[in-house]
Amino acid sequence: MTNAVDTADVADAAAEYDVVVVGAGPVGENVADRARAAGLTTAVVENELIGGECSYWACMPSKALLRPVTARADARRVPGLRQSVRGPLDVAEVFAHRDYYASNWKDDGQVSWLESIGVDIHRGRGRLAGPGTVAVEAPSGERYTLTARHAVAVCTGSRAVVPDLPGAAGANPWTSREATSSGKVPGRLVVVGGGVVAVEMATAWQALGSRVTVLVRGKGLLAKMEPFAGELIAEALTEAGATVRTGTSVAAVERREGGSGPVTVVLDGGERIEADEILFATGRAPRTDDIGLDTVGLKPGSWLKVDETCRVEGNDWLYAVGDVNHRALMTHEGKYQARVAGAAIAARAKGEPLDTARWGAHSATADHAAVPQVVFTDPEAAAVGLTLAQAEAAGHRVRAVDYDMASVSGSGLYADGYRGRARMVVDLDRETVLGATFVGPGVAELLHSATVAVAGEVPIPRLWHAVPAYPTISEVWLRLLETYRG
Ligand SMILES: Cc1cc2nc3c(=O)[nH]c(=O)nc-3n(C[C@H](O)[C@H](O)[C@H](O)COP(=O)(O)OP(=O)(O)OC[C@H]3O[C@@H](n4cnc5c(N)ncnc54)[C@H](O)[C@@H]3O)c2cc1C
Ligand SMILES: NC(=O)c1ccc[n+]([C@@H]2O[C@H](COP(=O)([O-])OP(=O)(O)OC[C@H]3O[C@@H](n4cnc5c(N)ncnc54)[C@H](O)[C@@H]3O)[C@@H](O)[C@H]2O)c1
Repeated sequence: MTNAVDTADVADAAAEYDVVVVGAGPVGENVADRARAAGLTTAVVENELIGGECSYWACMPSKALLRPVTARADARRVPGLRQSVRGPLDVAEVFAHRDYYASNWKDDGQVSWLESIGVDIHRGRGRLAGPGTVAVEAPSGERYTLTARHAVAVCTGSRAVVPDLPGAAGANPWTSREATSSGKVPGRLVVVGGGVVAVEMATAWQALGSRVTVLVRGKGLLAKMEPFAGELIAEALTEAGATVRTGTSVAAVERREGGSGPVTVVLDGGERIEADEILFATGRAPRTDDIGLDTVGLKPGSWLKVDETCRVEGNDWLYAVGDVNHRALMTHEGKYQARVAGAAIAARAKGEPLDTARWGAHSATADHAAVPQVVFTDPEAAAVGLTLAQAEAAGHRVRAVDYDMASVSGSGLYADGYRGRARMVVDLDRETVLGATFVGPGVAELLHSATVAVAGEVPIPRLWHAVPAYPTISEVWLRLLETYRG
């Protein structure tokens, strides 16, 4: 039996649910899952593909493009193996692998999951139409209304921003969508931006055969992380053949009308760079411009400010979960918020008490204190919690403890000539870890140990008893503790 709702049925019946979720990306799906698990009747409204940006144009395809790149780089650092992996990537096979991980841009698998948990799917654009009400515009143009008895959750995510520069919009530029789904390798690719999308996509396309130029207007890459992360990644990108230019702003973009053929990027000082494609990796905007925010007294196009239960401030029925609330724009963090919001919606619906204390079951505390992020470049960068600069700015009395990851036995075994660095930021008053950053090959899987330490506020004296296995890269923990002890 399918739960996909026939709009004709809905027009006849009053479509009323306990919870209506607008936007069925990873976050909306998980709000729906938690609401259903609590026994609430639930519908999602989705106007594109169930699974959202992450499944089709972000996390999954980008990581599928990057995995062969980092695996090859790792193999090239292992004596006895490196000569077997000297050749180029098999681009056709990489694309096929990427297409598989993007489910060939079909959402049947996600639909089956929602159906299996009893969530109704409404295909179409959802717009708020006053408190507790969502107007749906089906692809056929038919319009109908859904009413939510307890909550509406806006999970409409974000879209890429193309800066308002002369010629940019008309130049048919790549955004994260094209950078993750293109089936053609441009000969020359200019990447504008120095954030996560920029460094991951520069890494992938350089390895796939493009000549990549990264234009960063700031001082370095990955400005939100510890400075050494961007420095090591810039060094590696340069060694891979890419050009990384910092302190460089784009003034205009020129391309023949219709947006085909070579593209010319005009820099602030007048210099012109020619390329085959230009990727704007310049951040995100909330998908809230056309969701009826004005009908409930909110400003269209704004990020939605929420409390710790992800309820929009000033409402008792409206929640905003995932990218759209701008707390931490990552899938795992949005899904965490979905678990918290789903539990809060259920508790409120049943009149049960909420635990909104710090680290309580109904408080998305980790959004402030322990957001983990892995940048899947070569080398990888993995960080959780506060950087030194953020901790100092927040008024903590802290000490940064640094260690050269190359000096860990496990690192040397992992890769010949290992290059990497680790930093632990210690709260000197509480003797706990406020943040940790690791940069180097193979550090992605190290990160959760740090997340447990930060979210668990594990005292440093107890961390000495968390013994890392020998000889793994995780022994960097022991070295950091020894360095801290002095
Ligand atoms: C290139 C790239 C790589 C990334 N890699 C990672 C990664 O490795 N790890 C990670 O954790 N995060 C990653 N992210 C971030 C991640 O993709 C987002 O944080 C995540 O997709 C947010 O999920 P969401 O459900 O909030 O929004 P989205 O995934 O954007 O989903 C929102 C959904 O709402 C639908 N929608 C919008 N408006 C309406 C409407 N009015 N009516 C009906 N439906 C609507 C959309 O069609 C969409 O399906 C990456 C992002 C990019 C751009
Ligand atoms: N592995 C991951 O977890 C992962 C991967 C990709 C994206 N994401 C998430 O997706 C979100 C979007 O990533 P992003 O890289 O697009 O955004 P970002 O905010 O991380 O970086 C945007 C970059 O563009 C620059 N920029 C902004 N406007 C500009 C302009 N007009 N001209 C030149 N440069 C400009 C900024 O200075 C910054 O360097 C991030 O929040 C990120 O966390 C996560």
